[in-house]
Amino acid sequence: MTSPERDTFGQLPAVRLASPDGAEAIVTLYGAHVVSWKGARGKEHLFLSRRSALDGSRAIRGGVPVIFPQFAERGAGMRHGFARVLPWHVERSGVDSGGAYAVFVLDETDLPPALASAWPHRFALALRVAVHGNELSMTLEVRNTGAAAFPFAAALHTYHLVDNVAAVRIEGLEAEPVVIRDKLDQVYQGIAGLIAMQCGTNALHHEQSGFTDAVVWNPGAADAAALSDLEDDEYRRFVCIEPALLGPATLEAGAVWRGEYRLKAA
Ligand SMILES: O=P(O)(O)OC[C@H]1O[C@@H](O)[C@H](O)[C@@H](O)[C@@H]1O
Repeated sequence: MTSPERDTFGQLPAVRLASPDGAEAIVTLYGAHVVSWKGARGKEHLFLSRRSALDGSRAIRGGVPVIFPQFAERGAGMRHGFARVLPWHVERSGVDSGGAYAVFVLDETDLPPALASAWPHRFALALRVAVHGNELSMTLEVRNTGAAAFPFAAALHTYHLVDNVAAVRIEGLEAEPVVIRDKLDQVYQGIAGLIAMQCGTNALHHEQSGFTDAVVWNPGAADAAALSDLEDDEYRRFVCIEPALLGPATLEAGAVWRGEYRLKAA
């Protein structure tokens, strides 16, 4: 299999990217959500909750949710925005020197009326996902296709699969490595763009540009127990490290913002 194929994941239409070197990703059209990424050696790198909805009734718990136009509850709109709960379209896909890729798009015509009136802006989102070797790369483009500026925030809310969250060390955010003792929900603003995550013998390199911030989240035992789409013990198996533009940033009429993100498993 050398080119992206239509597939399903749970009950959701999905695209499977398969690079000639063996790297793979599965992306549901619902949310343009990367739900699985395997490097060329076949190892899964993303966490997905055993209790996640996979039928389009609510956001997927795991993988890489696309957050737009609002981060968490920092605004009057839907928590973490609407991009993660709407069906996107595949604009193009293929195999190039960088591996297998697909581009997913969403614009204001995809919004149901209630959302369109709550967020009345003309916009075009494009998310390019590519896999190659032991790398996953994602580029999120936000275009203002209207006549007036709009505010927005964006993030790629990556759930990294780990053996044990207590053994995770994250470098590149603070002077000392970040460790997760219990619950952690921390914003790091104006970071340099290079982050390294280590858990036991597994290491991952994270590079971002355009995204100026990063968020690290793990709910810990008590908050995990309150999440209906997460098994009680699953909080031990992931850490979210999220390239983010928390702003909110202002995008002028006709302007484009681009956030680039690359993960490399060592
Ligand atoms: O449950 P949700 O909406 O997917 O959000 C999960 C978490 O996402 C993180 O990005 C936020 O910083 C947390 O505050 C939030 O709890």
